[in-house]
Amino acid sequence: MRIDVITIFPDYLNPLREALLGKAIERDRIAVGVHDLRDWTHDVHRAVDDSPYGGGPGMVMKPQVWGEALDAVCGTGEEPMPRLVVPTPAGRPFDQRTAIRWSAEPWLVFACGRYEGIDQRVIDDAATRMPVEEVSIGDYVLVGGEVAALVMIEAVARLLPGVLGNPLSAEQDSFSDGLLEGPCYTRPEVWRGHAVPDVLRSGNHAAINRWRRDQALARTYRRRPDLLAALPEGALDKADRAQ
Ligand SMILES: N#Cc1c(-c2ccc3ccn(Cc4ccc(CN5CCCCC5)cc4)c3c2)n[nH]c1N
Repeated sequence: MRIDVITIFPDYLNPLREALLGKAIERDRIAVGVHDLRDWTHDVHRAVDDSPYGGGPGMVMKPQVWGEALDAVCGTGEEPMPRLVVPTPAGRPFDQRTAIRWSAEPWLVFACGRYEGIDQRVIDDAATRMPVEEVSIGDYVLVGGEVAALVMIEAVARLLPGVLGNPLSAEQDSFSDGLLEGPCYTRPEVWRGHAVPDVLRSGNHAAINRWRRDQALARTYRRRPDLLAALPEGALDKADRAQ
């Protein structure tokens, strides 16, 4: 997979070069390009924003600069074109299903806005040449799209072959079966008077799996009842329903 990020703060994306993701890039599992939007300005002030039509707070990012940047990074219509991802508080919710869907894409480009956002015509124009998704990582307000891009890139990249040390981990994620995962434990057996649940040391794998499923159901019921309600028909077996 190739991932490009366009931003006025390229250094914000430095964490991509760390740890597992950094190793995946070194091993060419993922190709990452980070581009400074100001490289496509032509004035001495390298201006990327202007006042909003219709008034309102803050500034809006100029369409001309973004248009040239997207043409340069994405191309102008010849195949292959990337999927353009635009983080925005007004976007569709980003979730694990989206991460899984995007992990099958050969090329993603993230357009990271600042100020009050990017002139809408940039997104509308790009959508005439490539698939565009305006997405939000949650119902809270950030200052720009870079942190959201980092979140989404990590969620997608960890699903790619050869990125995670243990591929099973991604398959057993929270949400992979529609539930939150239960608690996890490691040595020592007792720590500050808190003991590891006996079942986890029993060696009885059927009992362990049942206990973990029960813990996941209970935690999901307490913290995210919406996920339980969204489970497909038949997702809960008789033992689950006895919980
Ligand atoms: N993903 C994601 C995000 C973002 C996100 C993503 C990308 C950008 C680019 C710029 N900002 C800042 C900003 C902040 C507030 C507002 C809303 N307006 C405020 C003034 C009155 C009208 C409405 C717009 C733009 C961004 C924020 N925030 N939260 C998420 N989950």
